[in-house]
Amino acid sequence: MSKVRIKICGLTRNQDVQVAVAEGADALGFVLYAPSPRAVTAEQAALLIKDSPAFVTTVALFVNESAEEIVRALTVCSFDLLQFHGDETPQFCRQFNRPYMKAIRVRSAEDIHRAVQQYPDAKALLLDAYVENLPGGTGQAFDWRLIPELSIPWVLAGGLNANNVADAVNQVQPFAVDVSGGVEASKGIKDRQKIKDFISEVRNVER
Ligand SMILES: O=C(O)c1ccccc1NCC(=O)[C@H](O)[C@H](O)COP(=O)(O)O
Repeated sequence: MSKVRIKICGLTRNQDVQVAVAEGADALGFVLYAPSPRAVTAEQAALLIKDSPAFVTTVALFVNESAEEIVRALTVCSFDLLQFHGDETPQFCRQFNRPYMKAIRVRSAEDIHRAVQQYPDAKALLLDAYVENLPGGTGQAFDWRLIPELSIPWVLAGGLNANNVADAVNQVQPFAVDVSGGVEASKGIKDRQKIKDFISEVRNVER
């Protein structure tokens, strides 16, 4: 099995960034969506990733944000990858000349097929749970059996934790996994041991 990439999302503290990097996370996610309890500003994210090493991808996450604010955020913090969690069109997503992921809140296999057609230039689709009125970070898993064979890279998200991620990787072989709530002590406050356990579970599956 090829290496499954790991994204730790919703980082708000420097100590948690350091743990994620030290444990081998491949990507660090920062929620630039003010209503989220994990929200950080671009200025805060810039400080959090100032010392992160090369070859660890930094991801800025938006929900129906204005293009002007995204451009401003990118002048403040040069994120490697954008992640759109709202109703953003492909035209909107690609205007920033940055690689992007489009998050899809899955209710059916058709949701996924439609997104594959609609976002052909996305670096990956991030398949997440659908929860009414919550764009992401729900802590809820969706029915992984809905996921069809996909020809493009895709990220599994939604309710993952150290207890279920090995099953998830074995069942659906995602390109990457994404976790927020499953490695937290409380919203936005990551738990060192949960991060270690989560990453260890993924790495053990690959052996
Ligand atoms: O994490 C949030 O608070 C959040 C808020 C609004 C939109 C997206 C959000 N998170 C995006 C992510 O990539 C999460 O890691 C993903 O939804 C999985 O979250 P969880 O189910 O808590 O692992």
